[in-house]
Amino acid sequence: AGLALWPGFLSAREEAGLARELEPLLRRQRYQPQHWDRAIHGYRETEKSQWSQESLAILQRVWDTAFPPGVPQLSLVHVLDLEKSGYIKPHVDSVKFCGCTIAGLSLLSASVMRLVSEKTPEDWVELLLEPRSLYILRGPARYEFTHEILRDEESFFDGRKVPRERRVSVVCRNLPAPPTLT
Ligand SMILES: O=C(O)CCC(=O)C(=O)O
Ligand SMILES: [Fe+2]
Repeated sequence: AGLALWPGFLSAREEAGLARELEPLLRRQRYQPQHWDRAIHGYRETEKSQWSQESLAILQRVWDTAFPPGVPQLSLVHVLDLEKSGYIKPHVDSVKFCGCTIAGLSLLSASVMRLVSEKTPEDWVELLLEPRSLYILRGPARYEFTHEILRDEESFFDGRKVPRERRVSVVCRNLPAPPTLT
């Protein structure tokens, strides 16, 4: 529940266009081995607010597909670049900073995302995130399951190896609802 995956959400042309636009921004940085309080290893990242016309049209499609109408989006889009050996450990995105929906486009390399129930860890599911796919986490998948991106050594889907190469993701989130008074 609360989980959706669109293989081929982007055309090959759209993927190439996004990658071309992001490359110079990402290139400015070195890969970080890990962040002291974060789940991500072997990454570099940026937050982007200015987009080309073509990319804006893609993001609009992501927003129309993933977010309920009228939900305030974060104007900054999160761009995460994982090197071949990079990975993301299990975590739940901060409820303080992110709202009900997380929508991610995957570029360049396939990877496996695993979701595990925090309450009942035997309850889990894996998604094959192919390049050009869009995934959406909402509801229980967003709040009650951790998500992670498997490292190359553990990157299997349905018993098949999914070799990890460099992967870039473009992740859209909305704002959390304002706190309610109690
Ligand atoms: O790269 C992705 O698709 C997910 C990134 C993620 O989980 C995060 O930044 O919190
Ligand atoms: Fe996350």
